[in-house]
Order: sequence, then C-alpha cells, then structure tokens
Amino acid sequence: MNSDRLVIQDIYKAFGGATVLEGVTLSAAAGGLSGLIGPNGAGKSTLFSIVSGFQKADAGEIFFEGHDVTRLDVVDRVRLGMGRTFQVPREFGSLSVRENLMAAAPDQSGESLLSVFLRPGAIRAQEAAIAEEADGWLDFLNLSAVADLRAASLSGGQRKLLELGRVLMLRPRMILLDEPFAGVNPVLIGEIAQKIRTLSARGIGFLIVEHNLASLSALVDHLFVIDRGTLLAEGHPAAVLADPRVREAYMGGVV
Ligand SMILES: Nc1ncnc2c1ncn2[C@@H]1O[C@H](COP(=O)(O)OP(=O)(O)OP(=O)(O)O)[C@@H](O)[C@H]1O
Repeated sequence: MNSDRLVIQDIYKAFGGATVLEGVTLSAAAGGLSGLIGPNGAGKSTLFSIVSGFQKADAGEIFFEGHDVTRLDVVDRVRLGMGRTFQVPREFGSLSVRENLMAAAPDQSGESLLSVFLRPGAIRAQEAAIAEEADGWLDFLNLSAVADLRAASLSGGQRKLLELGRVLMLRPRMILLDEPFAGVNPVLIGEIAQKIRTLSARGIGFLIVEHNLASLSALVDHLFVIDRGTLLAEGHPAAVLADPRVREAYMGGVV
C-alpha cells in the first residue's frame, strides 16, 4: 500500500502552549516533483523536520514507500532513501567544497581508528570512490571550478547547490528541499531549477518548500498549501494559486 508515496498522516506538534501543526495529512508521490507552500510561520519547516526525523511529532504517522518511519531516527530514514536540505545551509565553512561533499558520504569506515590500522588499503579505496562520486556531483552542479575553495567563500546560490550536492551524496530517492531559491539570484535560480528537473528525470523525487511562488510553480507538478497547521489545498499549481481560499490565507489575498 502506498509503496510509491510519502504519506504524512495527522501530524500534531506544539511548542510550549502554541500548536504549530494541527493534524497535517498529505500524500506526495515519492518520485514526483511537489511543492509545499504557506504563509510565514505556517509550520512548513517544522513539518520537514518531523518528516526527516530531526524532530518528533506529538502525534501522527509518517510512511515512506510503504515503510512506517514514524519512530525511525534520521540515519535510518536516510538509509531508506529520504534526504533533506535546510533553510540555512549547514555546510562546514572552513572545509573546501569537495571536502564538504566527501564529509557528507555515509558509512565512512575510515573514521574508525581501528580500521585505519587493520584495513588501510580498503579505506584508501573507499576514500577514492567517495572522492570520485563527489567530483561527479561537483561537475553536475557546475561547482568543479570552486571545488578547492572554502565553502564559506561561495555565493548564496552556490551554497544552495553545495547543500544539494551534500544530500545527493546520501543517494536519496526523495529529497525534501527547504527554500532552495531563497537569497539566490534569478540566473542561478534557473540553474538550480534545471538541476532539480534533471534529477527528477533520473528518478529522484522532491518535496520543496519555497516562498518564490513563480519559480516554484513553474517547476513542480503538484502544490500543497498549509495554513495554521493544517492542509488547506492541494493540486495543480495554477489551480491551487487561483483558489480563493489560498489567496486569502496566503499573503492576505495578494498572491
Ligand atoms: N523549536 C521551536 N520552539 C518554539 N517555537 C518554534 C520552534 N520551531 C518553530 N517554532 C514556531 O513554530 C511556528 C512555525 O514555524 P516554521 O518554521 O515551521 O514555519 P514555516 O512555515 O517554515 O515559516 P517560514 O516560512 O517563515 O520559514 C512559528 O511560529 C515558529 O516560531
């Protein structure tokens, strides 16, 4: 059942006395291109954190491709193919761009001191494979020219691309992208959107939180709108953005 979907079922979350999510239920195609919008403070980032396992819901359930992941930690969700990026990129500023990608790779047995002594050849081979994979993504993301620069020196848009690269190192089947276009110039927005389209055509699904509605609706096939902690509307982007309830809730009718 729902073996090809991310199913979010009746999620509740309160911080102190304030209820942020009040029974959010939605179902997104795991391999599809979907967007999640809503006014500031609607609970989008909180929902992302709960879906990816960084925060616990007070109630509700999450299923990914038929697996109940509600009680799994972040690492186990990543193993099942779920990846996420953050609104504020979390790269290591003092590491190079390439090192940032390599550090994101899972299962680095080279980090265990014992295996450095016992199996040095295997670790060198593994590191070489990780470096090759990182270089492949750097090339795909047009970051090869800055691979040896410190991540802190990148522009806002390049940092978004790096963040995407870091999650790609986890080999996800679905990526939750938190505001990929925020603080990015229009040219680079087009480039990031194109990368997302290419990855989608290769079978990686996306659920994207974004305030730039024009860029988002041009990219995704399906939009979800949450408002005051519940799902307000969903459907084809043009239909959703024309929905009077959405226009009313979202920016007080200015959409
Ligand atoms: N750790 C926390 N402790 C207390 N309140 C929190 C916490 N995280 C989020 N909130 C509150 O929950 C509400 C929803 O925040 P959230 O960041 O999920 O909304 P959002 O829809 O992503 O907003 P934005 O579009 O502005 O990023 C906000 O009122 C926020 O202040």
